[in-house]
Amino acid sequence: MKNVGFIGWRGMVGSVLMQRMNEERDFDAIRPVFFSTSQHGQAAPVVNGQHGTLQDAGDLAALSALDIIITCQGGDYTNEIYPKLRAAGWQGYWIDAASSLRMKDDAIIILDPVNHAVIKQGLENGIKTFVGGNCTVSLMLMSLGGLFAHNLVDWVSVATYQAASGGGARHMRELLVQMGMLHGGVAAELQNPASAILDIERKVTALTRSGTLPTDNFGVPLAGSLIPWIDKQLDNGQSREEWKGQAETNKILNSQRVIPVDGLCVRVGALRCHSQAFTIKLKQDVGLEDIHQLLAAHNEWVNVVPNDRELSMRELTPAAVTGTLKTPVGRLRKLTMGPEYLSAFTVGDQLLWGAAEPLRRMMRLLVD
Ligand SMILES: NC(=O)C1=CN([C@@H]2O[C@H](COP(=O)(O)OP(=O)(O)OC[C@H]3O[C@@H](n4cnc5c(N)ncnc54)[C@H](OP(=O)(O)O)[C@@H]3O)[C@@H](O)[C@H]2O)C=CC1
Ligand SMILES: N[C@@H](CC(=O)OP(=O)(O)O)C(=O)O
Repeated sequence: MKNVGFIGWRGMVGSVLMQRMNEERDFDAIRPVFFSTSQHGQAAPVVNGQHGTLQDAGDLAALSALDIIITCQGGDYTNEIYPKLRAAGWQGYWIDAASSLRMKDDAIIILDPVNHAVIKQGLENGIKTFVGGNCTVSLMLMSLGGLFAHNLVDWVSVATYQAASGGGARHMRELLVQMGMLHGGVAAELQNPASAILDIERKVTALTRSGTLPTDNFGVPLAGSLIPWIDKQLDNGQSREEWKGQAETNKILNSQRVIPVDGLCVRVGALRCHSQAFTIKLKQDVGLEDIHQLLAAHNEWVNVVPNDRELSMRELTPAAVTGTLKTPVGRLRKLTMGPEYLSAFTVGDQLLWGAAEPLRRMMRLLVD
């Protein structure tokens, strides 16, 4: 059995990873060792009845003894520890949720339902570093994989609607506190059906602009609003999140010709599902029925929601998809620009396929 170290297991992404590994009985296949940057010496989580102690996540000797390291601790940890471990000659497999190593030549971005062949080839070539993709990119490819797999995509324009969880646990809390404060400010008026809605709205807007809502994490209020920028600003006017769209998609697919993917990334007040609206330029006019079939056949998690009002409202929303591995795609129709222009809308849980799920599946590829 392989010795597998876990760093970042108690964070938000790490907790989802632990939950999925328990559900799939992944711990039966490995000898887990748990690490912490702040709690070493304390009790490790009990797995299969085994009690252990948390190891020091900065202890290079302890890390070097592992066959596989899975980290959800974040980019700072990766940047500090990974180069030291490799420099010391560690030959194990590094599986990471952070973005730091994604674009390195000796790393593969993992999303096995989409790029299983690329991963297999990488393993045969001796690649030892595997990194989960950006959540919007992974979720797009899970939902639209059928079009890419059949080489039908000329280019993609996207507008995202990204959940608070993408920023981390504190961002989710901040959004919920903002929501609560806004509601609290007008709770009495809402009880009274006779109160004027524009008076209520004015109070809410005044509170939003008052500077009293907590904004340490998002920088500005998100509740009742949105933020049309995610991640750093690049010199070309893109946000770094927007830049990842094309860079990571093409790396995951190992494209021979770069498929342009660009658009606007927007933070909205959803909790943990990212949604995305696409305009897709197809390479040829493919009938909608064929498109439905290609999409649905690509993997077992995508499902095609017919372009119907009721079904879209019921099945194609964060409320419906959160906490599940489903990656539905709907609102499929040919746009008035011409028969090669397709619209699509996708939803997916960014903590599952967007973060934790590809990591545990990569580990299974290594230990099974
Ligand atoms: N949030 C997301 O959607 C995505 C995140 N990622 C990557 O994963 C990394 C981790 O993200 P995320 O899981 O959101 O980070 P968290 O902030 O939830 O957890 C990170 C670490 O914080 C420490 N920590 C301190 N206090 C607590 C506490 N009260 N509860 C839990 N952990 C605590 C833990 O480390 P310790 O035990 O060592 O103290 C934990 O591993 C990111 O930096 C990013 O690189 C990737 C894809 C998506
Ligand atoms: N940046 C994403 C979360 C994510 O996956 O980020 P990264 O590409 O750094 O792993 C968001 O905020 O919604």
